[in-house]
Amino acid sequence: MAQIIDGRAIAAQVRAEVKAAVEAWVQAGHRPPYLAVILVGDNPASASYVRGKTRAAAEVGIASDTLHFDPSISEAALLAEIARLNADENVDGILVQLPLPDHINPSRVLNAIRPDKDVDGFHPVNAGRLLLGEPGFVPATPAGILELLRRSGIETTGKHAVVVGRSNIVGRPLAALLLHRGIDATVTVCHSRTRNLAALTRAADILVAAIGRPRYITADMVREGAVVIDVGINRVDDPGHPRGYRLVGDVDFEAVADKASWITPVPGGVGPMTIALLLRNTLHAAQRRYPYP
Ligand SMILES: NC(=O)C1=CN([C@@H]2O[C@H](COP(=O)(O)OP(=O)(O)OC[C@H]3O[C@@H](n4cnc5c(N)ncnc54)[C@H](OP(=O)(O)O)[C@@H]3O)[C@@H](O)[C@H]2O)C=CC1
Ligand SMILES: Nc1nc(=O)c2c([nH]1)NC[C@@H]1CN(c3ccc(C(=O)N[C@@H](CCC(=O)O)C(=O)O)cc3)C=[N+]21
Repeated sequence: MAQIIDGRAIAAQVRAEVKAAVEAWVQAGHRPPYLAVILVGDNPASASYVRGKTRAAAEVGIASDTLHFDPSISEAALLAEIARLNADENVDGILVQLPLPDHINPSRVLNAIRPDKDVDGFHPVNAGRLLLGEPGFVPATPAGILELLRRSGIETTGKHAVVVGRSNIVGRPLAALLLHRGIDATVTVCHSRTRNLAALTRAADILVAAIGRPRYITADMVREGAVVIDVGINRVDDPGHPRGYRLVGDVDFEAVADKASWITPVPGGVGPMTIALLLRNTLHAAQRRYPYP
């Protein structure tokens, strides 16, 4: 049976560190860090993530507002809003919650955010810096995964990391991060056109699933003793649950846990780390520091 990587506990530790650093920053005479969150439309999952982020910010002393727009807002109006936040000296971080409505081009919006306020790390400048190994903002989910490995004492040097998923917000930046000097994994990236996925996942010392398909990674796809990181957040109907659904990951948790050496649960794994690392990025934005993990 695998050891469970407790993302809630590790995220609480990161948040406590951010909280202490925010207190010291304010003690030194600065105003508290400020995060502006843009939410367009009323996707219930997005609204709930945004509430989670702003609540966690308040708990560590980071001020924030959610700017909530009607789904009919034009792209031009949204860009004008970002220009205003870019120019506002009291705004340290800007986060545009994804997905956006279909009539808005997400790259045009993300590219409009000043790179030094881009706490999500989605701007091409920060993506490029990550690829080159230069200091910049690292997307919170990949940064959180690295922090989970590091704080669990899991060695990455020379290990074969297999990342399933190549999205701009998880798979690609995580692959870039795992390749960095000092982390030194050997990285394979898989996607929906990958042939013989199971043969590749079985070769993984560290397997990361960022697919968006409930329980897609089954025990036969996992090597005995592998470290398994489950990024997936999938809502599945569950009439027995008060909300009518529950969350499951991309990994068939019970069966895979019998083979893995370490595994992250869903919920309580990567998700809470994403929020904690967003807070750390916001602190660094206020301090004009752009380290990478
Ligand atoms: N815990 C957290 O903090 C976060 C969780 N998530 C969750 O992680 C999951 C992935 O998110 P995200 O990266 O944004 O999703 P995307 O839908 O953007 O990307 C999914 C990736 O999985 C690949 N894929 C899909 N089906 C298969 C398949 N059958 N075999 C192999 N690869 C496949 C896709 O391939 P292709 O490129 O070829 O289409 C794509 O690269 C979701 O469940 C999401 O909710 C996301 C962000 C943060
Ligand atoms: N601009 C932008 N930045 C993001 O970082 C971003 C985004 N858009 N769009 C959506 C995805 C998804 N995401 C999650 C964050 C926290 C949890 C999280 O806290 N999950 C809890 C469960 C929460 C619950 O119960 O619903 C857990 O896994 O334990 C999950 C998913 C950030 N994303």
